[in-house]
Amino acid sequence: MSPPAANAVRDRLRIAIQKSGRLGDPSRALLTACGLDWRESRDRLFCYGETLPVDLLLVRDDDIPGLLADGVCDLGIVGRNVLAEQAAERAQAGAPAVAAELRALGFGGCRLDIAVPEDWDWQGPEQLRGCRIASSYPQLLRRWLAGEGIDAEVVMLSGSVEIAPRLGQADAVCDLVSSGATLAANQLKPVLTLLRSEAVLAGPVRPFTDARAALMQTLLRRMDGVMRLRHSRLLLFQAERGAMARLIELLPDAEPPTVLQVDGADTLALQALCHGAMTWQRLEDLRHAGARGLMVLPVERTLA
Ligand SMILES: Nc1ncnc2c1ncn2[C@@H]1O[C@H](COP(=O)(O)OP(=O)(O)OP(=O)(O)O)[C@@H](O)[C@H]1O
Ligand SMILES: O=P(O)(O)OC[C@H]1O[C@H](OP(=O)(O)OP(=O)(O)O)[C@H](O)[C@@H]1O
Ligand SMILES: [Mg+2]
Repeated sequence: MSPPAANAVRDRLRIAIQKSGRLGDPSRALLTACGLDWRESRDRLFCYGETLPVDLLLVRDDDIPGLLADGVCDLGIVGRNVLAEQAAERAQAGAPAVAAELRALGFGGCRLDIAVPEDWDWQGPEQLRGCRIASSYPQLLRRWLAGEGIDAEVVMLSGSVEIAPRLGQADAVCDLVSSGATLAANQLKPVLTLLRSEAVLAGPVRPFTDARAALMQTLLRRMDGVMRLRHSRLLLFQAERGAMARLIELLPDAEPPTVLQVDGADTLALQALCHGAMTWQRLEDLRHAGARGLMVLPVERTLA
């Protein structure tokens, strides 16, 4: 691995992803679906790209915006919450933005919420005036408070934020929520959402001018193809000619289907790419309307 160099001209692309944790596996799965694979290094912190000159850096998620800022990596997969917090920190310090959200990736969904003790009679943000609010996202919280014109104290905690009210360290919290189980376990209730987050592909604000430009376009094109088909399935079935129009009505999420004649005149076979969830209920509805030999096939990739 060559030494880090901001603004260096490079002919390989470097992508940082979370080494472990919530985003590690889905990030790797997405890149694998885009046709990338790597020769693992022994410590597995740097993986050398084999099929394309695209290398992986495996890091703590909080380090990804800084690695992008320093030019150590070119792209990163990170929660919008982390990207936005560090962007707010740079803005606060008067530093220019260095990383932009290029794509939302559809996994790692969560919210950055303000939560208060369950026994509070919540009337609105004004109630937070003069309160102590514990958070791992001090910049996003301060920016929101300033926007609302609320003077409150921000208590920075790097983890286990939800316990702060019970320990007397804070009156309310501002933390990530997905199922809500952690809030409930700590007798807290969510009252406001500051940010809706998911994993995003972060990259440079200005386009590359070297070989990385074409590599990034290739990767983005493949990623768009993978994401477009993420919930898509190929549906196959046969039906009598007279039932086909009604069956097609049941597929509003399908691309224009291919319909072929199977034998003689009356049996037709349909093949359609459907973009909505192909649930058991939908299959049963199709069967009820005359479809036979129903098959649902995964779709791996597409190239427009
Ligand atoms: N319930 C959740 N709690 C926290 N983060 C979530 C949740 N659901 C999704 N996420 C997303 O997953 C990201 C990574 O969360 P994780 O808990 O793995 O981070 P971490 O403990 O900071 O990991 P690391 O060791 O890499 O620093 C979060 O920044 C957020 O974008
Ligand atoms: O709404 P829920 O599904 O309960 O998830 C939310 C919790 O998950 C995260 O914590 P994590 O488990 O990563 O531990 P942490 O305290 O180390 O951040 C987050 O900080 C919340 O505490
Ligand atoms: Mg982290």
